[in-house]
Amino acid sequence: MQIPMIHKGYYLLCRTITDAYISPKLMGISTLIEDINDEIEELTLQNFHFDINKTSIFKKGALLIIKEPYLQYESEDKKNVIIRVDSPSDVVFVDETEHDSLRNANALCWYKKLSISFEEAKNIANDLFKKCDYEKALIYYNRALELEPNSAVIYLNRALVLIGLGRYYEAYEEAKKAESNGGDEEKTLFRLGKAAYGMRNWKLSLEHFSKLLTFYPKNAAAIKELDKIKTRLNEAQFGKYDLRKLYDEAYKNNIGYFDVADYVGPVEVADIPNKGKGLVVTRDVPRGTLLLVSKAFNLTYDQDRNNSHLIPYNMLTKEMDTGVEAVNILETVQALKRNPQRTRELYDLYAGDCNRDEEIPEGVVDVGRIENICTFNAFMPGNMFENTSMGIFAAGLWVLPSYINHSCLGNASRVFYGDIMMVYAVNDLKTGDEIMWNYVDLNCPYKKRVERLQRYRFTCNCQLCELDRTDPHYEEREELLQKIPQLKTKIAENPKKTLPNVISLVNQVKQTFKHRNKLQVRLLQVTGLLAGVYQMTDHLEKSLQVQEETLKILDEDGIKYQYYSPFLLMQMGKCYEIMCNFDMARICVINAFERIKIRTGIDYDLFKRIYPDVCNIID
Ligand SMILES: C[S@@+](CC[C@H](N)C(=O)[O-])C[C@H]1O[C@@H](n2cnc3c(N)ncnc32)[C@H](O)[C@@H]1O
Repeated sequence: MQIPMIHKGYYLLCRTITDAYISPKLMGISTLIEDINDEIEELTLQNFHFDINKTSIFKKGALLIIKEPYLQYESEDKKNVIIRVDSPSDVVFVDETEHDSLRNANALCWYKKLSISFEEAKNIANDLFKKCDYEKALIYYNRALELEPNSAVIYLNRALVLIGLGRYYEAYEEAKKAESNGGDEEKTLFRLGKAAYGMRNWKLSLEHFSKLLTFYPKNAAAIKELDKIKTRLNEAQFGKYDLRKLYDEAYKNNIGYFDVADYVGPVEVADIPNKGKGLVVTRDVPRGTLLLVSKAFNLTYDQDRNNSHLIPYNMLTKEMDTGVEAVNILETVQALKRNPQRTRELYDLYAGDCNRDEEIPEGVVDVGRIENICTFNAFMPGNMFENTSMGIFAAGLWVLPSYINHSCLGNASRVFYGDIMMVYAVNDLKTGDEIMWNYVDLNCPYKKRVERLQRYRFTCNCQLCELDRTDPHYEEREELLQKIPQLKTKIAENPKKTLPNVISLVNQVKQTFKHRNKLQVRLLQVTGLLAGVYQMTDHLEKSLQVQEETLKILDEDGIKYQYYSPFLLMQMGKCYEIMCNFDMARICVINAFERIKIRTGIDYDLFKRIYPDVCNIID
């Protein structure tokens, strides 16, 4: 038996005396346990929902080792105490047939002599595997291995089961053991290649499949795998992706997990004064350059989760998370539990007060730390091809993009295709420039931005924040903007009658910007409204005038390629078309395409596919 590192060395060996009760509300499991002295306690395991629910290893009679057990009062009256476990790596399942381990723990009374033969154990495991009960199959393969420790077949089968469980690093080790025990060469090489592919080590995977095909050139499955690897290597080396395919699949259902490689372009992690770490460019790059592509370490979609009653209290922010954010934390824990070899990569991310240089004992998955990491680094992906954040409700963790710091006036954009994030430069950048983007909505008033950034524990010092902070007309302006919701209701009732009020509001807001001709972002709130009312009341020319004005506000560095301007240009294109000014319509649409291309890297064919109506104007 192998017990991964124990924090301080205390552990409790116990046996479940009931079948586990699985509580979707608490994302946990509770059961009664007894120790070796027949003392009974209640045990709750938090964050165990996903893997355990699918398996039967928690049946009555299971032997467990609990590392660093601690007691917690179950209710306010402090009558009942429970043993509570928060991190899945703090529980180790013990096989009742492991004589030496149980003897060492003074628990030989729980030892059960193995009464099945190697063949029987192997056959049971194979049957379980066929039924996709991988966890349990693993237990029986372990039993078989105890009887025949050099059985290459069992190592090979274990590798297969582990691949099925997504535990790729362990699968690779198993396949290696099969190799050293003289396992079937074709199968061994295939499993080594598959496991390496799961580890996203494309070169290693290529090595195994190439070798396999040298000896067994007719292996059709290996030929397929080799093709896939070549595509991955091309993606990783040149950043070449089939965007059309990704777009079609990701936005069909607003959901998707994709088999593509990461791409690390001209970027590197660096120390940034007063910000911890950050991402900088390693050479001069023009706007529109693809900087990096990253597959989510984990991504949770709201529609995927089955825990509608979750209580998502965040211990760090002391606020309620959304359900999907809470499940993202738990799924990240589970993903790490499957491949603890990736712990370092994740623990290097900013986690508030946690020291990121801390030594991490192998195999330890610390839920508290992962909660911190997710709180500071998780993204809620959106559809960057629409002028709305509707449609996708998800939360996920992407490792390299997590190093990007905030600026309200960012110089990079992100595009999501399911669990794939692509990052583009939207300004020309010089070697060593820091890549930044906005953590909050640019349209938020200054004070709201400050409030939202408090979650991340810093104050933004970008040019917009400096201007807003010292702007003597800030309060007056925000007070005026408070009238918008009421005006919107009136517009819906009678646009014509409300038009003068909207014009008056625009003029008043403009007055508050009289002393400041830079970054008049908040003016967009009312110019957009006015353009809309002009359109509703058939004053197309005037609407266009206001839209031109709005575009000028957006044409400043730092906001030019923020998400709004291409949609404004498309809207203008449509207005010009109605007015039969096709030349201007064309210019607007081409301009919209140029801006979207810089932010997302799409070509005109894909642009046409996404915005067919707009493209009809110019084709
Ligand atoms: C997603 S992480 C970004 C990478 C992080 N700086 C690091 O060291 O790994 C978010 C954290 O970075 C820091 N940060 C981001 N933008 C910042 C800024 N403009 N000024 C100061 N700190 C910033 C804050 O500590 C924030 O909670």
